[in-house]
Amino acid sequence: MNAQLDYVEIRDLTVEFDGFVAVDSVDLTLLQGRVHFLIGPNGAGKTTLVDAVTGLANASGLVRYGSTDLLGLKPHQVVRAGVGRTFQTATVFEQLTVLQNLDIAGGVHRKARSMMRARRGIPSYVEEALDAVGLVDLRDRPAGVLAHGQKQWLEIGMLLVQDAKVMLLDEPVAGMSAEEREETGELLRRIGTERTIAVIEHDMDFVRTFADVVTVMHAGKVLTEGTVAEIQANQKVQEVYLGRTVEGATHA
Ligand SMILES: Nc1ncnc2c1ncn2[C@@H]1O[C@H](COP(=O)(O)OP(=O)(O)OP(=O)(O)O)[C@@H](O)[C@H]1O
Repeated sequence: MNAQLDYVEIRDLTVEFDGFVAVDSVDLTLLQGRVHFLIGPNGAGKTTLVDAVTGLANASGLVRYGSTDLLGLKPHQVVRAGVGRTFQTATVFEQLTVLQNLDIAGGVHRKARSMMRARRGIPSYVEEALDAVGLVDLRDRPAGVLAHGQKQWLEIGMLLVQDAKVMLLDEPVAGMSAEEREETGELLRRIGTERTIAVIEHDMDFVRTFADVVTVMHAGKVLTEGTVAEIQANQKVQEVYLGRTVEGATHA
């Protein structure tokens, strides 16, 4: 099969807040099959970029996915276009079970999917998502009792049942144990083969282990892009991170 690769094309993306340019003429291409990391010091504009792509921040420029320009769409329309995201703080329904959370997330495409329901009552795509994110044994637990890492996996599971072909994840491993981070990285690798995945991350060990490509942002702009090795050897990147360290030390 010669399936055509999916990609998200971002051109000249700019977000301004009352004259402050948080994202400044960013060009970025996210390709299916590569786990793409967005890194950069605090305030670099990473989350704002994802907000702009997902309809949560007004922006100018172009964000094309397939034949759709995502800019100007409402958040729910972006989801319907196949683009999903997670937040730094998990946004699951705490009182509802894992299964109910997944079922609600699946409502986005309910009509098309009701035809595929399994006989036992749990839709096959929900079963697949539970399995993919390793929450089968916890499916009847209220989401509120899940550990932090498990909530992040549930959110990723919710993106799977939404059939998100593009996933934008905001610091998914923050607060996770080393083992949970490893499992999350493996999960991203598995689901990333058929999807377009971009991950905002500060944990450089995680980035080093799981990144296929890294884009470094600084002060709203793309500073550089490359493999982990290229990024680590880049003088400008070292200066940006050194600057932050020195500044942090000064304020400590
Ligand atoms: N709604 C807003 N109104 C005004 N300024 C904002 C708003 N949202 C973000 N900013 C500013 O835009 C800049 C970029 O913020 P953003 O959260 O995108 O950075 P980031 O790279 O994601 O940082 P972090 O790694 O700390 O999450 C920051 O200076 C922030 O204060």
